Amino acid sequence: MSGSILGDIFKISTWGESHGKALGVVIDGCPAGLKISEADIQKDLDRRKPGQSPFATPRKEGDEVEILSGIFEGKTTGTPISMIIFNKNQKSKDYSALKDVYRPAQSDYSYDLKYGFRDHRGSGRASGRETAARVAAGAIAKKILAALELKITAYTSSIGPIEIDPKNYDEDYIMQNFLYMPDPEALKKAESYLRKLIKKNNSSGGTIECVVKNVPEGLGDPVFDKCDALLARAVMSIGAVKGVEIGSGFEAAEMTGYEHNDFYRYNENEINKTTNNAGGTLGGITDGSDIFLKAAVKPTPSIEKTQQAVSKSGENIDLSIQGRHDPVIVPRAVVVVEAMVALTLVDLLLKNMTARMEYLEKIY
Ligand SMILES: Cc1cc2nc3c(=O)[nH]c(=O)nc-3n(C[C@H](O)[C@H](O)[C@H](O)COP(=O)(O)O)c2cc1C
Ligand SMILES: C=C(O[C@@H]1CC(C(=O)O)=C[C@@H](OP(=O)(O)O)[C@H]1O)C(=O)O
Repeated sequence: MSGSILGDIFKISTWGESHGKALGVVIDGCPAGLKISEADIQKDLDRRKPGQSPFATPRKEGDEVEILSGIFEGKTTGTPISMIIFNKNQKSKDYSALKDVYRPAQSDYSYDLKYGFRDHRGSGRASGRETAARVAAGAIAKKILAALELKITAYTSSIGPIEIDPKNYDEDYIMQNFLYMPDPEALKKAESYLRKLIKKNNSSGGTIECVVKNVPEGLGDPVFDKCDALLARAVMSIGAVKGVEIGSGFEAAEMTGYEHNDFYRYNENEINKTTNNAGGTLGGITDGSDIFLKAAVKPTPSIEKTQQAVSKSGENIDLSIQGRHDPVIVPRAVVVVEAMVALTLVDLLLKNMTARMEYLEKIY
């Protein structure tokens, strides 16, 4: 009922609220014998944690992960892995004014409609803070994928109207700036755009792109659990993501068949494609090409700029939201997109073991 579970074999269940005591994740179905340390997981959590950039919420959380179970002497044991992150800087009193108010574009109103009651401290369960648990699980999924030489790279591809120029793409630059943008020129413009918006107590949206290299063939089912459908579901489940494209995405609608089709060529007895408009999957199944995915992220709903809102008791109010909020969610969600893609692919990989007799024969 609470809808907190993802995956069929490599299953994750996240728990916790933004202002509760702690949040965390339980992973069931991780194979035994994977070498993993808290440092491997912390590396990704540090990319997401709040309070480290002029373009992020000032809430100060170390987001230090503790492994409670499922890992012994540096290796997974094949039993449920449980990880916890304690909340340390909630300052919940600062949010008491929002108790009886419905913030536009936040989850307050729909939660009350569904449950009749909600944890109003911060954004409770709907807070972007829940994504810390996803990132911790994603770091383990990435470790499995890295052993198979899969590489997942996400980055900020636009902030508001400022887009990166593919000609300037520099992968090494992604980790060197607060916005995780791979284009130094676009970065300068995006920073100036954000500074102006912050002065006006407003927020920005943007897009995230994600590329997966060395993808094994055969992941995904022909219908329903198609690789593209599962990736879209996983990424769309991140708070504030409003759209997901695979490959040419919405541009495909404006192309002709001749423009859009990825042509085949034999090259030294291997089938190659001249383009990758499909974005790595055909008929729901990966064909060994890179997976290319793009997510649209809405602007942060909680802004200080005065908006039209309503109170629970039926008044129209002018609302200026206080508290600590991200002026832009995009850079904080980059590593979350990587995590959701990794979790989806690991689950598909494990499921794929049963797709053909030969795969089973390889194991036994
Ligand atoms: C990493 C991250 C950080 C976020 N930070 C904020 C924030 O500071 N303030 C806010 O109002 N919403 C923030 N959000 C967005 C809310 O979680 C989101 O608006 C809410 O879950 C409802 O979104 P939905 O309608 O797209 O599901 C953040 C989301 C993510 C993923
Ligand atoms: C603390 C984090 O970001 C938070 C995401 C968030 C929201 O509404 O999504 C609202 C703010 O927190 P609070 O729940 O205290 O209002 C942000 O500071 C985090 O992501 O770790």
